[in-house]
Amino acid sequence: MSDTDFDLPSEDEEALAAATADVVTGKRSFERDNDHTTNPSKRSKIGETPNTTPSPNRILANKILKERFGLNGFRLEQEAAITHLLNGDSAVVVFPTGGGKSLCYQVPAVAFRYQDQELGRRSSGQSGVTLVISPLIALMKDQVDALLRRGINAAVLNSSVTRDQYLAAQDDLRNGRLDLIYCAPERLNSEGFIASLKDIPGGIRLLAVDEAHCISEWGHSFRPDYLKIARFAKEAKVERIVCLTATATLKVAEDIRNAFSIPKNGLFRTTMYRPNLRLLAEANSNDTDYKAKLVAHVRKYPGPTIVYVTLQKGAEILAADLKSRGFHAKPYHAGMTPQVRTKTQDEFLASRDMIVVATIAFGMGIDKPDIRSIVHFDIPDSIESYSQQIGRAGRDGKPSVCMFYLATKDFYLRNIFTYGDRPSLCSLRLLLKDLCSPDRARLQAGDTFTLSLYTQSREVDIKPTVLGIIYAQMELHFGLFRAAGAMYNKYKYIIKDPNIVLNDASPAASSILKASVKSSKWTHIALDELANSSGIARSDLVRKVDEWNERDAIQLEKEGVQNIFRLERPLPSSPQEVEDIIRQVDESMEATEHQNLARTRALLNLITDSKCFASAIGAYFGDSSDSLSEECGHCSWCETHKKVVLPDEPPQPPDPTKVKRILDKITVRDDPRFLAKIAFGIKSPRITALKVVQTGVFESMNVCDFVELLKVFTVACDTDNAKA
Ligand SMILES: Nc1ncnc2c1ncn2[C@@H]1O[C@H](COP(=O)(O)OP(=O)(O)OP(=O)(O)O)[C@@H](O)[C@H]1O
Repeated sequence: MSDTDFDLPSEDEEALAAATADVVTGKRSFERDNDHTTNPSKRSKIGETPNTTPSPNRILANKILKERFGLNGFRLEQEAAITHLLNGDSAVVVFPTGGGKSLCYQVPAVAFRYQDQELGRRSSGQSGVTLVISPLIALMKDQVDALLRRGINAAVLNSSVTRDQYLAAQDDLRNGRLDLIYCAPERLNSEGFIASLKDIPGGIRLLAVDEAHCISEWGHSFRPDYLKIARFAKEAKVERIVCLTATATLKVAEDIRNAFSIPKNGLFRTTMYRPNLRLLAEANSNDTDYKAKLVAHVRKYPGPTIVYVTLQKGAEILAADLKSRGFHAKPYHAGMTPQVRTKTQDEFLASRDMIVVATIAFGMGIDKPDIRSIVHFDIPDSIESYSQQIGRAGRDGKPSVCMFYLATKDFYLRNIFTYGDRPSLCSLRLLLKDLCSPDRARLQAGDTFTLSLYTQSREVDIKPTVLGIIYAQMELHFGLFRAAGAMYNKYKYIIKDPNIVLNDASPAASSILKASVKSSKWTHIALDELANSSGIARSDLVRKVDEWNERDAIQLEKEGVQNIFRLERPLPSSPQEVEDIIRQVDESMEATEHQNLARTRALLNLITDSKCFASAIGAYFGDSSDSLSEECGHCSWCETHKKVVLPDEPPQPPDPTKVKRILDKITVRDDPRFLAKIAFGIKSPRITALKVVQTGVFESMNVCDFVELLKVFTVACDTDNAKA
């Protein structure tokens, strides 16, 4: 999954920090430490009435559900989880897609004020806040808008809001006016943001971690920033935590519990089984006309449909094809502009016949009740992804069909992603050499350094997402440094109102104007250098250009995100220590690679086994409910009692002529994995930089086994290097 699938922002933390400097350094108006020892909700547990009489917290939860959310009753485990949280305990909530996880933190978020009033323990404005961490920016905004419509005070703190909205939210937060705030996990990389959370009157009553499976290295979409959430929860002394996910095996749920020290009785899970979903699968040979099959399928099962494909280009081609055949079809993927994506999503939400051909970027958080069909045109990466995606069908409880087309070629495609993620040893060495360069080696604990992960990714040939994981390892596993924020290092502007800009007599303004370099259209300003040479704080310079921009006196553009890190200890200098880090990182990358290959294999095994699909999925997630003990009666296995058989189309052995062509065209001999990636068709920053795709050898051996290719190119490199 790419970063863009999650709509990740990049922001100038320094600009925000400058704008909110007074917030961060402001007085604490509430003695939160005292509050922790006298947690009122904890105490209310003592007064609870056992057995049949509903506890005060249960009554409160139901009252809020009706009065503030306009709903009549809780679903399944919602009430138990919410009461548990209101009792002051932490919880892990595993409900399937659309199971109603959001209410599990929204109801408590509203309830704290009521609880405080009833117990009379906290004065008004001291009820604290619920902090929701979610990777889905678009979803956060939708949720906040819905809460505001219900008169519940909530705000988003991310790049989707304007600077003014951000400042207003900070002000509301500081003055205890908000019940909920939403942010992305990356925000916890900002020292300024974390500092601002320390000043919330009443503190963080509840920390809600959405998509919590991302915290587990066993989860299907591990995100290193999630590991920092547990550390943050401890340091910020949050009162209680709720971790929410739709897909957690028993092992992943245990990982989540362990990360946040949540006891076993804090786990609330409901069955994954969806009786209205018909799960079909069909395996065919590689040369089958899948388009014809898809067309027949969507004709047979009309209604809102999502067709999942792996590649962005594939989504475009298939959507165009369906459109040309008269279907109301559109593509959706992370490579499209946010405006086009929003338009397509809105159109789909309102439509009764639309087909969206999408990569995984589509569907997360979509709350459309009447999706009638989900088609997997390519193979998803895991049982988790498959269940999450089919879970989007039939939320209204009406019969819906999920069709899974399987072909051997899909595995090559899937493996491209898995093999492509693992950096070569050569790349890891380059990374450590760059990171521990002599100028940084002089730095001491507490010092900061900046670098652009984007630039480094290209220089060391490691994908940005993977580089992010390695940096998190350096931070959490090796304790080398902490991410401290991000900032832009290049600013450029066009003066729109010379009166304001040229007559600004402030020291920051005159320094900026003096140091500005004009090119044909833009005027450029190197803020870091100016801060060093002028002695004016960088934050003052940032504040000045932002001020001009807000007064519409200039048109401003910022570029070149730099990541800031604060050292926990000096960077390693001995070759032994550096080599040790490289070895450990490589081992963990190898383990991830094997795990991801096994995950896809597990999905294939599940679909081609002689078992009911629904029961097998339930068993995979450790679902022990009675409804799964028998056959579901409406999956391919239950309907036919015949196995789905994938035709045996083994990979071809590497062709020596093609190997020679690659070695003739590409002179690189320091990295066999790089050559194997070229043969297999895996793009990487170095492959793009060397324009390999244009040489005609890229992807020339995509029907081979990657491991076999790696062996062949390792021998070739060793032989050539021995000769040299
Ligand atoms: N107790 C309830 N009564 C009626 N409707 C409910 C109840 N709980 C949740 N819902 C509705 O169900 C829908 C899905 O809820 P929600 O978005 O919280 O699901 P979710 O578990 O977060 O799903 P996803 O995994 O897709 O994010 C929403 O429209 C919500 O309003």
